[in-house]
Amino acid sequence: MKNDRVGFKYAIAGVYAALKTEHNIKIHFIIMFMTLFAGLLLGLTRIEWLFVLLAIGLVLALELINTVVELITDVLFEGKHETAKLIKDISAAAVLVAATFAALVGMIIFLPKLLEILI
Ligand SMILES: Nc1ncnc2c1ncn2[C@@H]1O[C@H](COP(=O)(O)OP(=O)(O)OP(=O)(O)O)[C@@H](O)[C@H]1O
Repeated sequence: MKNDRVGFKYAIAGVYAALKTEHNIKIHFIIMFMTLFAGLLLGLTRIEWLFVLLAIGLVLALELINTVVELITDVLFEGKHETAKLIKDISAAAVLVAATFAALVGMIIFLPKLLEILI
C-alpha cells in the first residue's frame, strides 16, 4: 500500500517534469482544460463524456510516452542518425493519430451543440 503511494508520487512528478520540459504537452493540457470547461458549459451526456475523456486520456498518455521515447533515443544515439529520426518520427505519428481522433470526437460532439446555440 505504501509502495502504491510512493509510485503515485513519482508518477505525478513525471507529469510535472514533462509539463516543464515539453511544450506540446503544455498545449495539450491547456486544450484538455478548455474542452472540459466547454463540456461542463454545454452539458454533455454520460456517453459523450466517456468519448471526450477517452480521447483526452489517449492523447495525454501517448504524449508522455512520446517524450520518453525521445529521451531514450537521445541517450542511445549520439548526433544525427537515420534510425533515431525514424523512431522519433513514428513515435510523433502515434500522437498525431490520437490527436486527430480526439479532434474528430470533439467536432462530432461539440459542433452540433455550438450550432444549436448560434442558429
Ligand atoms: N538524432 C537525430 N537524428 C536524426 N533526426 C533527428 C534526431 N533527433 C531528432 N530528429 C528529427 O527531429 C524531429 C524532432 O525531434 P525532437 O522532438 O527530439 O527534436 P527537439 O529539437 O528535441 O524538439 P523539441 O525540443 O520540440 O522536443 C524528429 O521527429 C526527427 O525527425
